[in-house]
Amino acid sequence: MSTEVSSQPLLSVRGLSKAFGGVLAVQGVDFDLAAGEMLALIGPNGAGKSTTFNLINGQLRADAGSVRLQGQELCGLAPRHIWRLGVGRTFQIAETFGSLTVAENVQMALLSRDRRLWSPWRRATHYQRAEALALLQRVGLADQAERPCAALAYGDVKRVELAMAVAHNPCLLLMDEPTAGTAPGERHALMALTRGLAREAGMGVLFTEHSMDVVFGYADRVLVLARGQTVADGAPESVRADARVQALYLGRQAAEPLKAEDAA
Ligand SMILES: Nc1ncnc2c1ncn2[C@@H]1O[C@H](COP(=O)(O)OP(=O)(O)OP(=O)(O)O)[C@@H](O)[C@H]1O
Repeated sequence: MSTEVSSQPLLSVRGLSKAFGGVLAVQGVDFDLAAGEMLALIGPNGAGKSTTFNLINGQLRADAGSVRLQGQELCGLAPRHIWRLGVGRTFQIAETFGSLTVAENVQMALLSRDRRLWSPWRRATHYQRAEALALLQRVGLADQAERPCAALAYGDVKRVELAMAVAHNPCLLLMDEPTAGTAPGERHALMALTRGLAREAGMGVLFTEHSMDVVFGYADRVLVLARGQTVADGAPESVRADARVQALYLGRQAAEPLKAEDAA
């Protein structure tokens, strides 16, 4: 079943702030994210993107502000609790078990979802195999199920990571530079796949990305941070044309358009 981008916010971030000593890493950031929406969080190095992610998933505690998921406050909750509430994450360098097969990796994620990681089911080989294979089918890896993860091309490892991340059916997925280290063809296939999963499941996706062709090709909305503050938040075309964003990226004049291939 396909779900379009909803008009109701799935995630509402208000006044989010975090300082490290004298460094104001995130300062009063506000944004909403709808179910099924792909929101790119971009900005130069040190803009506060990772800090924002870590505040949302509970790895860091906010100094001020609020992060509400479907109305529930996440600030102050432990990362595991936030994960249980439906916030998944993928990493810049994919985190998979290289010595396990592709299917076993997904089965490990299913064990974790079902709180059985430390039970006799710990040997993943036979656990919820049909469900694991269905997830692999969805990410286009059914024919690789029995291969060790370490033998896969990196773009396929990223697909395994995606299958693992959606195994617990998150309503919000945080993706830290999802296409880092992948070839251009793989990059587009991976983002098209992610967008399909987001639309089908009504899953909101917040992703950081340095590749502007990915940002402008796949984001429904773009949020630009600089020095911890919001510079722009809107549809890709309006953000691309925004004079402050132009100035931030390479110091261009507003009349000179930001090109898809520009890197952050
Ligand atoms: N644990 C920390 N201790 C001290 N300062 C930190 C810490 N984490 C981040 N900072 C600082 O906070 C600011 C924002 O950093 P952050 O990593 O969130 O930026 P970013 O946009 O993710 O950058 P990049 O694109 O380089 O990953 C930077 O000035 C950074 O040096």
